[in-house]
Amino acid sequence: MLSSVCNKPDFFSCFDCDFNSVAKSLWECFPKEMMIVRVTERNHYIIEEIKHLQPAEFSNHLISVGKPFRNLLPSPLAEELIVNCTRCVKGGVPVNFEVAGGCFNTGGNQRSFRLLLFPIMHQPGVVSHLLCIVLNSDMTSMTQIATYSEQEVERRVIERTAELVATNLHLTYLATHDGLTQTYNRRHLLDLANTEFKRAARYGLSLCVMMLDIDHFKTINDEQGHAAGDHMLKTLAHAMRSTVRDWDLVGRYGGDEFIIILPETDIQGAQVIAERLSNTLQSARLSVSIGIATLELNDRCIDDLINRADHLLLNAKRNGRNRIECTSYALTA
Ligand SMILES: Nc1nc2c(ncn2[C@@H]2O[C@H](COP(=O)(O)OP(=O)(O)OP(=O)(O)O)[C@@H](O)[C@H]2O)c(=O)[nH]1
Repeated sequence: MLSSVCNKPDFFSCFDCDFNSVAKSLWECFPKEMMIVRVTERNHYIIEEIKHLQPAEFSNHLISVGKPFRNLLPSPLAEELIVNCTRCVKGGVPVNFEVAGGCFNTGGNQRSFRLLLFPIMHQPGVVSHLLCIVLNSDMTSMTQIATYSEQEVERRVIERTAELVATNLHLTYLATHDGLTQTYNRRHLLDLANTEFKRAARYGLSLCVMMLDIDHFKTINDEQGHAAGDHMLKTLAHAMRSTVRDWDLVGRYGGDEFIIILPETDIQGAQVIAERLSNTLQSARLSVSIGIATLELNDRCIDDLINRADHLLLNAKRNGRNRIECTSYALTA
């Protein structure tokens, strides 16, 4: 086989690294004579693919797919070629060198040229193939390749960084949100709530904690099934988020119990929000009991407010459900 133009992605994609990506782009897009050379276990080099060759220069039985790469040049240039291949394999970096006054091993045509060897890795630090590009001796081609390679690496780095940022954001979201309702999960809610507590205590701001629980949720699950129950939890979450302000914190405390942290909100303001929420939910035929606690002078941490809100929620349940209970007095929804 004397001539072949092929794109073999498996050379390049077996291990995802920037060199492989650059080598792949060069192989696919660069209009140069190129070869892919396989590095064997004993550090022999075998031609595996040939692209854009000049048949006049290569058309001999020594240079073709499956033949040793060293056949490309006559001795002693062949030895120099192998030394440079080994440098590329060991260093894992591109190597370029001038074949001064050399000729391809066609038994004739003298031609000065440069060879650029580009490592292709199949795992970190292990070079399995070399991309060999034949360049005219002038530096224009080298500069083109260098510029192209730099731009390609830069493009890949930007692409990778964007991918990493997106993945990190997604992972952070998963780690901080409840999968069913997309509200904050308990741990993250408590972290944020603690920060709000410290801020309110430090600057003397008002702060309310609202705890709510769906009435007779077990019966809904038992009678209508868990899918209906799940749907109800999502409806509640949506209603909570659209009732409160953007900077209020909505989180799932566990099961059908939710907490809303209302920074810079006094007890009257919290009651108004609770009533609005209750009314919205009633139109969705959903009833909830709500307990609201407000920051007091002796409070030491957010748990003090949460415990009071929990206690008030229990009172709302005991007093008949579908109710809002606050620190000072009770409201019937
Ligand atoms: N569908 C669904 N059900 C859940 C989920 N998490 C917890 N539950 C159920 O929620 C119910 C919680 O019921 P409780 O709050 O203890 O009691 P209740 O029936 O709501 O009664 P009251 O709160 O006293 O009105 C249990 O049946 C749980 O199995 C969930 O993610 N999806």
